[in-house]
Amino acid sequence: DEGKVNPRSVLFICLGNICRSPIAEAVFRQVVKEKEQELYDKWVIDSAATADYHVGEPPDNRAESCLRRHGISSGHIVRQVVPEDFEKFNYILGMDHENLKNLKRFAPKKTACKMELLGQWDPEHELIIEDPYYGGQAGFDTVYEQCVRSCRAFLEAVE
Ligand SMILES: N#Cc1ccccc1-c1cc(NCCCN2CCCCC2)c2ccccc2n1
Repeated sequence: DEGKVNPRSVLFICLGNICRSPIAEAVFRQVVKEKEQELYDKWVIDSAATADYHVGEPPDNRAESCLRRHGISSGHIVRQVVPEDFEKFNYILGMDHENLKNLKRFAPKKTACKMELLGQWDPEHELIIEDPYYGGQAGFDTVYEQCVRSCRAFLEAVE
């Protein structure tokens, strides 16, 4: 029934949905697929922006090239968070505290959705996944490594 949220559903968010959250989404898809194909078919995985700066565009080319270097393609098109997301996703995972603050502006008064930092699952305890927008390729590689560590630990924790 439409009242229950699929426990295997996660929305990754960041400011523009062109750098961090598309990488997190693509990495998590890969992590779930690597674990088990049937499991992948049960998961609902997506990413979105808190801001509307780049709606309708593909991810930043630095994010795309980072993923490609690891054999992963994104295929995502930027969209902004909508109130329905809070009924659809069991988890909405942000990259920094500003993401979570901005996320809450879209949230209905009552929701069971868990709004948390993706980095809370990082075994190396790098809690914040910093915005690499004004930096170079190295910043994107750091985002990628943090996402791999955190997505692996998140899947183990919720499966
Ligand atoms: N804002 C900030 C900020 C602060 C610190 C570090 C990075 C950023 C930063 C800046 C961006 N676009 C430039 C400003 C956009 N304009 C702001 C005023 C309204 C019209 C649009 C980003 C775009 C996509 C993804 C991440 C971004 N991150």
